[in-house]
Amino acid sequence: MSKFTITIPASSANIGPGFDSFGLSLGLYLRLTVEEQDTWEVKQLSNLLPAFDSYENHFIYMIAEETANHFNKQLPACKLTIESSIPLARGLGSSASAVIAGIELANQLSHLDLSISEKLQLATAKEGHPDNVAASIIGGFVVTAYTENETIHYCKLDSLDMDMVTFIPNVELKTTASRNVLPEQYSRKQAAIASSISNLFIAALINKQYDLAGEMMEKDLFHEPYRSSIIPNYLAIKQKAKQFGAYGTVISGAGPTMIAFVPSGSGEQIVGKMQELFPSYLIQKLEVDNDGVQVSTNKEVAE
Ligand SMILES: Nc1ncnc2c1ncn2[C@@H]1O[C@H](COP(=O)(O)OP(=O)(O)OP(=O)(O)O)[C@@H](O)[C@H]1O
Ligand SMILES: N[C@@H](CCO)C(=O)O
Repeated sequence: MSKFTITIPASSANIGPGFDSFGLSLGLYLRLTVEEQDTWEVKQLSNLLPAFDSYENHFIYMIAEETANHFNKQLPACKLTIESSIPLARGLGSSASAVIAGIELANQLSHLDLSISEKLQLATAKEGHPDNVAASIIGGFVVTAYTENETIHYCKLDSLDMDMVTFIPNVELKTTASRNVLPEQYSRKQAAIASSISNLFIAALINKQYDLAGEMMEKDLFHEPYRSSIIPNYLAIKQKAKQFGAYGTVISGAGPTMIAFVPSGSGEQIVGKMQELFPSYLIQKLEVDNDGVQVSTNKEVAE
């Protein structure tokens, strides 16, 4: 009977103007230790994980079972031990990480041999948008283009020479609730302006013109104007972070967390200053995870 570990990073999404398209993989992790055995058993070691009553109702098990069935395969029983440092419903991709956990679990246990593209397709069908899942599968900053019922195209950017600071409030905001405040339609003029901001943001990032990227990041017209009123301290965090040297600060995913891109080497200092002003927040400098989902035998896993 084999034993292995699946590690999935957290993610931020949108990064301002890249609504449902840009994803950034971050160094908080959901980790499953998997031991094949004759019966199912699920053990959770972290208080950040949602409660469950039986393994059949566990979200990760359900995704794994569904994925195996999709390929007409059986899902062998195992003991799952789950740990997580990704807070729930905060805009850091917790649901995307759980979806990927289920898909990768089926991939390993049922020997599906899924490609990155297939994982991305399956995970997007579950999440409804590809941004978080792409980042957590692939790692780094990933740009996706998704037209329903078509292959998802993606491109991973080279490493960003910046620090990332996240501002996590002590309240949840479900993605569904945060999507409900968005308009159904945009005029051609609005869409053209919003796209031009997004285009220039990406061009500036690639050119390492980080001041310009930060300026464009904060000019989103697709979602931030509609969500700003449901994000605690939206303006205050943006303004103070800018004052302390951030290039730009935006809502992380659907919120309520915010994320700042700051000059390389200044992350810790900005964390210190912002923590004094927002003491109820968990403010952290997070590493970008460049590897995405990882599977390793236990010998290879760092304790
Ligand atoms: N590890 C997990 N195991 C089981 N269910 C999970 C897990 N992580 C997240 N979920 C489910 O996903 C819900 C949160 O999803 P939601 O999309 O609202 O927020 P998020 O993914 O954290 O934020 P965002 O999509 O903005 O990044 C949880 O309330 C829970 O139902
Ligand atoms: N693009 C998604 C990310 C959160 O799941 C949104 O903003 O709703």
